[in-house]
Amino acid sequence: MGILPCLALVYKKIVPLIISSKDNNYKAQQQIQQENTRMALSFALGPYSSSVICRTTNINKHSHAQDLSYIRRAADLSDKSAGFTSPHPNFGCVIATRSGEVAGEGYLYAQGTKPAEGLAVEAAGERCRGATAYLNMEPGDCHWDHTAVSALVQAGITRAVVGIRHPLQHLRGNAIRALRSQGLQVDVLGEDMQSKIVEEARKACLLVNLPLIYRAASRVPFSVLKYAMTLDGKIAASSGHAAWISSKLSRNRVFELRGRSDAIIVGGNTMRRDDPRLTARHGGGHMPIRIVMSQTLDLPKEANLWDLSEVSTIVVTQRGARRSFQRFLASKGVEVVEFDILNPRDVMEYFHDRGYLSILWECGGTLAASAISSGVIHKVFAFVAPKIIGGKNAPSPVGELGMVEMSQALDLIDVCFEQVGPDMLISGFLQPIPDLTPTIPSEDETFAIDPTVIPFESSIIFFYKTWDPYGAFSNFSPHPIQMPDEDSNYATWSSVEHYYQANKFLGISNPMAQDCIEQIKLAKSPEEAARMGRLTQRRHPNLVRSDWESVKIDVMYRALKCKFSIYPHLNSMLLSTAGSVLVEASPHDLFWGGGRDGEGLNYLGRLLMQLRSEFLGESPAASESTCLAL
Ligand SMILES: NC(=O)C1=CN([C@@H]2O[C@H](COP(=O)(O)OP(=O)(O)OC[C@H]3O[C@@H](n4cnc5c(N)ncnc54)[C@H](OP(=O)(O)O)[C@@H]3O)[C@@H](O)[C@H]2O)C=CC1
Ligand SMILES: Nc1c(N[C@@H]2O[C@H](COP(=O)(O)O)[C@@H](O)[C@H]2O)[nH]c(=O)[nH]c1=O
Repeated sequence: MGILPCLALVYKKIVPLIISSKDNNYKAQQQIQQENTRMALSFALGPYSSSVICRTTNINKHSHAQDLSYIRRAADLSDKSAGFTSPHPNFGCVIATRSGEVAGEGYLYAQGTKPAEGLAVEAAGERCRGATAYLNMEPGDCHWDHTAVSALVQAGITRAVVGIRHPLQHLRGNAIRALRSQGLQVDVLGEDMQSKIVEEARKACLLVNLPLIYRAASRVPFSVLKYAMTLDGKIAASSGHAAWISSKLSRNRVFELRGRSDAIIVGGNTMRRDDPRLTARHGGGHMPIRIVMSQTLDLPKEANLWDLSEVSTIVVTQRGARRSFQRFLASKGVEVVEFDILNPRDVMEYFHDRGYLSILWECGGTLAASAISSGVIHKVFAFVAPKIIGGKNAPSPVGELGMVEMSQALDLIDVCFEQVGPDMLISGFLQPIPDLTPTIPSEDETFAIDPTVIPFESSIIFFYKTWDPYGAFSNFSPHPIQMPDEDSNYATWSSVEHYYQANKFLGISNPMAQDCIEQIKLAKSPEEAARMGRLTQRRHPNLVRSDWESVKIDVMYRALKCKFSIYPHLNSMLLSTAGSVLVEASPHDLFWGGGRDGEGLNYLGRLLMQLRSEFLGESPAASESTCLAL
């Protein structure tokens, strides 16, 4: 998915408004405020534009604008529970009758409460019959109880418009498939409806669930670095005094940001210097946990953060640091977590595993630099106050990053400018919004290999180690095959891997190559065969046949074809996966495997799908079987 740079929109929409604020026109001021609030809520939604491509037949241009306005409405609704649903997504649902009237609405309030779809259906009652449901995001059927899907189906909804597919891979596509199988027409933005304005509405849906999307892709909580600085780039005076740089209005915005986060994090120094409270004080709402990162644990005994009457505090530190102080903290009820090496990535991975969805970093420049360097910061909110404090040693928002040339500077993506009282809030992403299209490479391509696979709709079966549920698909599985050699004499190979590795050295006249083939054939395990083959290839590249790169896929194909032809139970297992994408989940092998994040080419999975398709008679055989039954 391409990211629409909001900078252009910003210049078009915000700058003229800011200029108009210079005169005393009250209406213009109000307009600015309304526009800025809207911008704040929706971050970067652009104006509607014209050309529209609909892949579905019965959506016309007229209803299209209505579809998009209701999907945005569903996104806005879903955002009402930001902070409360964590770590679950924000879900909103709008039900509109055939004549285009809103019949019911709902949003998921918190984990375990009634789904948005259920609430909307209840509100709409009988008016659901033949109506369209607008969902900012595909429901996630975590417990396999189909609650959201059943609510829509039983109420008589006939069409659903979905903003984005579920960000979690194991849930992605399930509800859409279930709705379609129940006869509903499901239109997914960006797939069944495409245009610039569809992309903008889709982006609104992405934005309300950004924390989940980033968390799913990066395996750390969505992390936002927020700071307030003077116009001359200082976050405190040289003395360390920092209260206050930004205006009250800006600080109220910070309370809102805190209310959307699971935790606020500061470094030991900010705690020592500011004695912060780090609470969300915007009137009700969610209260985030406070986290202090301190290596030395040289922290004061009297501190606001040790007052747990409103919310708890966690101190993360270096293993073994100041045991007596740790005991003191424990006596106060403060949780202490020790790390072998205290660094932002390990800390973030730890909080990810504890289920945290989003974290607001309100630290000084020292920890901010360390967090940016470790790649855990996704977004930046910088409040710039029109003040100058000066001071050679006054701290700045980001410490040492080790960069020496301006060309190394990190460019923010999707930058937004917003005036908050006298201050300017500049926000932008340090990392692009992760793509929600399937992570397995080229699913369209997979469809070409195996027509039983439907792009976007297919479930994914991962296999890797032979003891895994589909481990027999691995070329390391202990299933001997008989394959012909150059003289058409059949030889037995203990596994596909044995045969594959030995083929690297086939046809080379050097006796070392012949010897290597024999050794691989005798290898006691597929792992040993792989080790021998790889080592010889690395140490003696001259022993590898010159055409290896161009024939290796065919070598593997023939070996797999033999394996899945001669073992009926393996053949049945392969055929039982029809319709699913097969992926070798190797995190290391980016050619045969799918890689850690779906970046691998997955050739082993592709060959298996190709074979499956051939066995099912869906595709012609790439080559005749040359193996012998054992
Ligand atoms: N205007 C604003 O928005 C803000 C201003 N400030 C101001 O900034 C100043 C403090 O800045 P700064 O000293 O940079 O404070 P930090 O919040 O960055 O704290 C730095 C401390 O974090 C701890 N730490 C733990 N792990 C790491 C790590 N891996 N890398 C780096 N630090 C780690 C250490 O604590 P320890 O020494 O305990 O081991 C370190 O000394 C104060 O004057 C404060 O008022 C602070 C926040 C926001
Ligand atoms: N000085 C400064 C900020 N500083 C941040 O706010 C923390 C204090 O929070 P609290 O004790 O809850 O009010 C402080 O430790 C630091 O992290 N924030 C801002 O929005 N604007 C400002 O000018």
